[in-house]
Amino acid sequence: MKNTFYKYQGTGNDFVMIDNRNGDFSHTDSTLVAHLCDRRFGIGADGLILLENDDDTDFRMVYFNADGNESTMCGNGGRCIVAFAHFLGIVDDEMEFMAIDGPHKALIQGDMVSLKMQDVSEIKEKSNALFMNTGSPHHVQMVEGLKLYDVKKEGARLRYGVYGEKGSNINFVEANTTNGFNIRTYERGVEDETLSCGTGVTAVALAMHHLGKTSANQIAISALGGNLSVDFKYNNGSYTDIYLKGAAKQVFKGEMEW
Ligand SMILES: N[C@@H](CCC[C@H](N)C(=O)O)C(=O)O
Repeated sequence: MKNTFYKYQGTGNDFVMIDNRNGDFSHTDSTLVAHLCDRRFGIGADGLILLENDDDTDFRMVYFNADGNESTMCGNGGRCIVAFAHFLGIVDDEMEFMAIDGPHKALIQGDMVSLKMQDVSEIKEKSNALFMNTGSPHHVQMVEGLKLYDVKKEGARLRYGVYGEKGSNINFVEANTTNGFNIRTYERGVEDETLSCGTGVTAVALAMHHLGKTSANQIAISALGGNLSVDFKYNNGSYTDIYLKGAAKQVFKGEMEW
């Protein structure tokens, strides 16, 4: 039987998007999810997202990494599902949806999506890095020569060597000349560098503020796939009202047998 899917991307972090309000797509078929995300034998994506009904909010987001496993929050995927829900006519410009880490408010204006992230009150300081949870776990490390940095090799080494089986996403960052920061991320569950990671961008913005690299509370972050901004309130070690903002776009609609 042919099934309809959509492809979305948020600053180059790409997702297969499926309207699963009828509940037909199983949450436990990791082989199928990995197949659909495969760039040679499937549709190709960093992850797969199901849009489902939710009793308390406008809709529910269920996120799977490209390896087929359901995972924690995806910031770019969250921005993309906002665009998808808007496209389907489920919501107007302002909405609230449920994800694995709790409810998220969001606003869409044209291609631009602003997504409220969960508050962050704990940032762990390591010898040469910070670690925090912005919905997903993130290691943030400043490096020199980010452009030529071996993100895949170093990311994999830290992801397995320091964070064990459960792992972490690994972000490398350096300041740029426009008062912002450049980021490159190794993503857990994709097990490779992706062009952008929304929860990683959020973690980097908070980390740069925490380290005193900037005193701004609106921070521009440049990923390989495009630009994002993060704004927040800071009070006594806690970050609240965190918004991740950037473009989210539909790439194509397709049909496939599965
Ligand atoms: N692409 C993401 C993060 C997705 C989750 C991550 N791979 C994990 O399993 O922790 C984003 O945009 O936040």
